[in-house]
Amino acid sequence: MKIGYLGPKGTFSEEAVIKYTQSVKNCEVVEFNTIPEVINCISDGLCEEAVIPIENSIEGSVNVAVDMLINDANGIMIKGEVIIPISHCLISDVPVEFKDVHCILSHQQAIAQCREYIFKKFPNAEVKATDSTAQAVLGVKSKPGVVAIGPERAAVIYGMRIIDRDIQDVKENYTRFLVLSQRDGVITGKDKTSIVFSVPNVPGSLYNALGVLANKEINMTKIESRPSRKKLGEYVFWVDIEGHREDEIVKSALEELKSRTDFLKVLGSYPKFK
Ligand SMILES: O=C(O)C(=O)C[C@]1(C(=O)O)C=C[C@@H](O)C=C1
Repeated sequence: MKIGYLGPKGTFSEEAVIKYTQSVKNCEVVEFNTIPEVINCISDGLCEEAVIPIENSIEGSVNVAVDMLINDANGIMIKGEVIIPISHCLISDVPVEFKDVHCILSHQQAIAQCREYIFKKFPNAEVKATDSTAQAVLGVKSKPGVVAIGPERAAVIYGMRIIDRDIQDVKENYTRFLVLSQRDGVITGKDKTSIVFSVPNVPGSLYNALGVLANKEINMTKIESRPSRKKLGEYVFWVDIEGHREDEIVKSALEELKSRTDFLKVLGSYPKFK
């Protein structure tokens, strides 16, 4: 089985894929250059599964992943989740003093997680976004004064120097990744279900929809709104709940929700990460 992830080697996504595949037999991992390419690798027939970052404890959602799952990725379901700690390093090819750093490269999520650090230490440096943190580390090769923000593992793999460590704005930093496939997970008894829906633009409609969960005592573990992309001020809600979509109580809640929403999509049920 082939599993797609955001490469090249050394990304945090690779760390997540390594963690996930500890429990998967006979698999081969396949690198892609961008998060959309990773998400599309299943419908493009290149991989059976894919691992993508979805949210971070400092910066919040990885919007490109959230929006593609809401709007584009039909036929793709969530079958698992993986959470890993994220520690960012400042990485350079050659020894460099902070005052000589004029350009910082990294993935935009990593840049956002180190925003205060960058502002404090390098107020005048140019900050450039790359497709991944490992791509940023490759980009500093033979470039004095250009540094990358990324994982220690990437610095080791590509033989670069670590100039500073643990530079994220909040030390305790975690990113949650989703495992995508054509099918979601089977019932394990400790599951979650992700759904997205929109409600009519009338008073009380979100309250009404969430009331279904409250009445059935179904615990909600996440709610997030994203622009509907149709009209300013219109939103789609992403909600994670406890339970599997095949559990009787969740099944009946989803049925009822259908009648209280304009649009409802079940993204999948999967075991909670332990
Ligand atoms: O660039 C990487 O190393 C990634 O795996 C992407 C990504 C992300 O998009 O959230 C993954 C984890 C960290 O939060 C920072 C970057």
